[in-house]
Amino acid sequence: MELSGSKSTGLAGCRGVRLAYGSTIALDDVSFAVEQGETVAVTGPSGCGKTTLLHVLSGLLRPDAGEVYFESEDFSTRSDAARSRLRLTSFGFVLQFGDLVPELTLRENVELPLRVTGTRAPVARRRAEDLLGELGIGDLADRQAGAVSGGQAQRAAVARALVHEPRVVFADEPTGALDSGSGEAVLDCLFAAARERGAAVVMVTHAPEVAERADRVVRMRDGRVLQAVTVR
Ligand SMILES: Nc1ncnc2c1ncn2[C@@H]1O[C@H](COP(=O)(O)OP(=O)(O)OP(=O)(O)O)[C@@H](O)[C@H]1O
Repeated sequence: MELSGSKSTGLAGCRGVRLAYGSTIALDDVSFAVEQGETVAVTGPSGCGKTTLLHVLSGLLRPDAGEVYFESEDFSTRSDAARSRLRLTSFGFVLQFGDLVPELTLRENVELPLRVTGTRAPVARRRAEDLLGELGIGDLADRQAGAVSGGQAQRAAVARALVHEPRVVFADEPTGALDSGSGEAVLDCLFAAARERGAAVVMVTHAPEVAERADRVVRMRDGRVLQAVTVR
C-alpha cells in the first residue's frame, strides 16, 4: 500500500507520530526517516523518547497517531502478527545488554533468527559460523554465551542482528554497558557489517562520541525531534 498524502522518503521511518503512556506524552508529532545503507544516531537527554521512537519504528509499539513505514508501506495499522513477521524478516535488533540466551553457545544464539524463519539447520550453522568469524569471534562459536566477556557477547549480538540479512538494524545503547575500547570494537563491527550488507542502522545513544560515528545525528527533546545534524 502506498502512503496517502505526500510521497514517503527513505527506506523506513515515521510521520506525524504521537504516542502517550497514560498522561506522559513520549512522542509528540515526530517524523523521522532512514535511507538504505545509512547509519543514524538518535540522541538526547534521558526520558526524551529515544527508545519509544525505536520501538515505534520497529513495530514493537503502535503509535496513537501518525504513519510508520517500511519500503513505502504504512504498517502501523497492521496486525500484531504481521508486524512480528516484519521484525523477523526485515529488522535486526541489538540491545544494551546483548540479551543472548546464556545457556546456548554463541553459534546457537546467532542461528536463532534463521531457525525461527525456517532455514535448515546446516545452512543456519554455516552462516552463523561465517558471520562470527567475520566479526572476529569465530574461535568462541562453541562457547556458552554466559561465559564470554561483555564485548564478545555484544559482537555476537551484532552477528545475531545481521545473520538473516535485515534491511534495518535497530540498536538501543549497543555500547552502553561496555568500556570505551570494547564499545569502539563493537561499533566497528556493527557499522562495517551493516555497510557490507547495505543495511541501515538506527542507533539510540546518550554518548556524543558514539553518536559521532553515525552518518547523521538526530537530536530529541521532550518527545520531539530537533534538527538533524549531518556528521559526514
Ligand atoms: N512503559 C511505560 N509506561 C509509562 N511511561 C513510560 C513507559 N516507557 C517510557 N515511559 C516514559 O516515556 C518517556 C520517554 O521514555 P523513553 O524510554 O522513550 O525515553 P529515552 O529517551 O529512551 O530515555 P533513556 O535515555 O533514559 O532510556 C519518559 O518520560 C518515560 O518515563
